Amino acid sequence: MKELLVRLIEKNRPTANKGQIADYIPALKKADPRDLGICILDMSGNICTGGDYNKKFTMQSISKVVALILALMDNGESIFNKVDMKATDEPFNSLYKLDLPHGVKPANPMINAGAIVTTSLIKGNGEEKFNRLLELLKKITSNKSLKYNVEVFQSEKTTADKNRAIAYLLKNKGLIEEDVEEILDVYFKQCSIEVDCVDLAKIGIFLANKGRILETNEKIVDEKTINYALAIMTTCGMYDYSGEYLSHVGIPSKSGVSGGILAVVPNRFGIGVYGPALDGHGNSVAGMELLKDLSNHLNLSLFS
Ligand SMILES: NC(=O)CC[C@H](N)C(=O)O
Repeated sequence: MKELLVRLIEKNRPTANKGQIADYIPALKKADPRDLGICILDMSGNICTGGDYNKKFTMQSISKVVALILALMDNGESIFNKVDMKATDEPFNSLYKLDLPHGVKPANPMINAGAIVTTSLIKGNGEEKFNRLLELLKKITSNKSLKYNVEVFQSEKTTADKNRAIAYLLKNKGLIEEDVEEILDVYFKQCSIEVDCVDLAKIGIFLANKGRILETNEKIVDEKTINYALAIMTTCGMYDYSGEYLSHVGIPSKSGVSGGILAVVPNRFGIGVYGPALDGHGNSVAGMELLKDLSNHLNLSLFS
């Protein structure tokens, strides 16, 4: 496995040339576009890593999976009164449909509008919401030192006109009830939580293991909630590229604009990938190619 990972990383590293680092959040520009790393965890706790697997990056949209899980744990299925679970052909930061006359709720919790809603539905005030999300993540990853990157948080907070517009529209439509700036702060902080590929693989194996911590066998999230998370990752996790990605790679996944991809092979593997050069949809170019090769080699697709 190790040899396979090394070979696939070196094969796919040059594909980063086809992509670009996200620069709409200025602090993300510092990433090295040639970085490519992977970590795979299996259900027996075996770990295999390759390339730049220990480079740190911020979770960005990958945090939306954790916010969804927490919102479901706190409120159950009633969250779907405020956010749908439909695939979308619009970019992750689209807002215009929110202002259509007939009260359209955000398409799904994996795009920005939907994630701002799920974040608002986490119980507690702003500080409590964020702390609960971070604590859940620390437990899932068994990484007590997880924290958010203050520079990335500030950088997004001061440049987030589009997300701010989305959030005020949501408030205007009654889809979020609390103070908009407070919710946005939680959202930017969750996006700024710093992880590496190992942390992502741990989240992956937790989902693959239906909400149980692998080491302790402790069940912390019920199966129904995990099923929702995996289903919505499958249909919406790569934004408006989810259909193509599912055809090529075939497993529930979630990307973020800093270049991370969380991928799950139910009952088998948790996978974390990092490659910061992105395609036009905001997905890691080399990361997706690497996962495609890996899926072909190991028969990972749900349809294989
Ligand atoms: N696609 C993403 O990763 C988006 C997350 C980013 N923080 C944003 O809201 O724009």
